[in-house]
This record gives sequence, C-alpha cells and structure tokens, in this order.
Amino acid sequence: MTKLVELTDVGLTAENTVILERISFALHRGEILTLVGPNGAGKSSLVKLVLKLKVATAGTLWRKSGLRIGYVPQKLHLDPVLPLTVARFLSLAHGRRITVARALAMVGAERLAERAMQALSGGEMQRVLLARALMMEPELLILDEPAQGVDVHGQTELYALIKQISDQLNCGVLMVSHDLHLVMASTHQVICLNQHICCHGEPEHVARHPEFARLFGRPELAQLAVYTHHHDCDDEHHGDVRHVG
Ligand SMILES: Nc1ncnc2c1ncn2[C@@H]1O[C@H](COP(=O)(O)OP(=O)(O)OP(=O)(O)O)[C@@H](O)[C@H]1O
Repeated sequence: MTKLVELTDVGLTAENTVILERISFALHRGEILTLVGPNGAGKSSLVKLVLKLKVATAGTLWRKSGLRIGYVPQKLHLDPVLPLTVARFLSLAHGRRITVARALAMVGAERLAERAMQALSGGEMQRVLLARALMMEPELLILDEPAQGVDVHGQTELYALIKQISDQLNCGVLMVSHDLHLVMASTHQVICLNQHICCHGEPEHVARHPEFARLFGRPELAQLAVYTHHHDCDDEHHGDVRHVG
C-alpha cells in the first residue's frame, strides 16, 4: 500500500498553549482514518497540519511528493446574493482532472447541477463540497466534519458514500467526526484525540476503550450494540450489528 502521510511525534504549540503533542500515525491509499475527540481536542489543527496550513512546532510530518489532496472544509462562506449554480461553483475548482458531470455523478447529485448554491439543503451542500474535492481525483481526501448539518439517516448515507468513493478512487481518507457510532461501519482506523492520542485502532477497539468512554462521558457505550466493520466487505454490506462488552 502506498503511504500518503506519516507523522512522527508531531507537536503544535501556539501562544504558549499546547494544542497537539506526540502525534504519530501513518495513512495509506485505500485507508480511512477518522479523528474523534471532544471540542478543542485539536482535530481541526491536526487536519491543518496535514494540509500544511499550519506548521508543526515539534516532530516530523512527511507527505508523499506531489500528493493530490481534496479538502472538504468545516464551513463554506458564500455571498448570499451572488448568483452561483452548482455546476459553475464546481467549474471554479483548482486542478480539475475530471468533469463536473462526473464529479456530481460520483456523489449521486447529478440533478443539482443547475440549482443555486444558496438553495441547497445541508445534506446537498455536503455532497456538492465532496464533489468539488473529487474534481482533481485526490489521492488523499480530507474532510472536516463532513456530516454537519445532515440528519442522522443522511449522515449514515454520507459516510457510506465516502467509503464507496475511497474504494473507487483507491484514495486515503482523513476525516473528523463527532459521532464514532455513525462512522464506525465506514472507517478502518480511529484516533481518539485530546491534544495527544488517547487511543488508536479499529473502531471497535476505540469504542470499548475506557479513555474514549471517559472523554465522551458515556461509560455505558461499552454495553451498546455497535457496528462491526469488515475489511473485506462489499459496497452493499456496511456491517453487522453485534453486542460488545
Ligand atoms: N493560533 C492559536 N493560538 C492559540 N490557541 C489556538 C490557536 N489555534 C487553535 N487554538 C486552540 O487549540 C485548541 C484546539 O482547536 P481545534 O480547532 O484544533 O480543536 P477541535 O478539536 O477541532 O475542536 P472542535 O471540535 O470544537 O471543532 C482550541 O482550544 C483552540 O482554542
């Protein structure tokens, strides 16, 4: 598997505040890695380090040379009066390697091409932002809370779509999520972050980890039914429900 990024003992300090410390992990093509953690844990800062929008103050961050990254930001600020269709918005993307029609088809949003950006629902907007990130056929897709503003059913669909796209493009995915249980079936590894890495591993491992339960204040999680991810599953099969604990 091609390695895309590798962090070794990475730290970030700003204004005498430790934001991240001793962060080490690697991400390869075809892998999905989800960052979870409480507010202020450093998830967005870590994403910005990988994007090179911030510079680490300790450790080393290696990125594959010429790495093509597609990024879905947490928020998009649009001028509410600027007339802009979805197709026009996508045509403005940098480094385009595929057509607008193909990008929309990949996210199941062909019918939105002529819709005004301002008229999109939360779920539609997230799909359009995902389509924009796909325009340059990324080797690494980075998503900062891709499911915000989307209802629970829509979130499950969106995470399944992200997994399908990762399989299709064989790209790595680094994403931030607030809900481990919704993303569980669609991720290979989870890092639970709180300035440092509290626990790291397959989603079932993290869900049962005492540090994860403590951080999210939900020790009863260990008793819940969780989705178990199968690494050899097909696109139609998003996991079996089983009880752990
Ligand atoms: N330039 C800076 N100077 C000082 N502190 C900063 C700076 N940038 C971020 N921080 C602090 O670092 C911490 C981590 O912020 P970050 O946005 O990475 O967290 P997060 O896990 O993404 O949070 P959330 O889930 O609320 O979005 C926060 O306490 C934030 O206030």
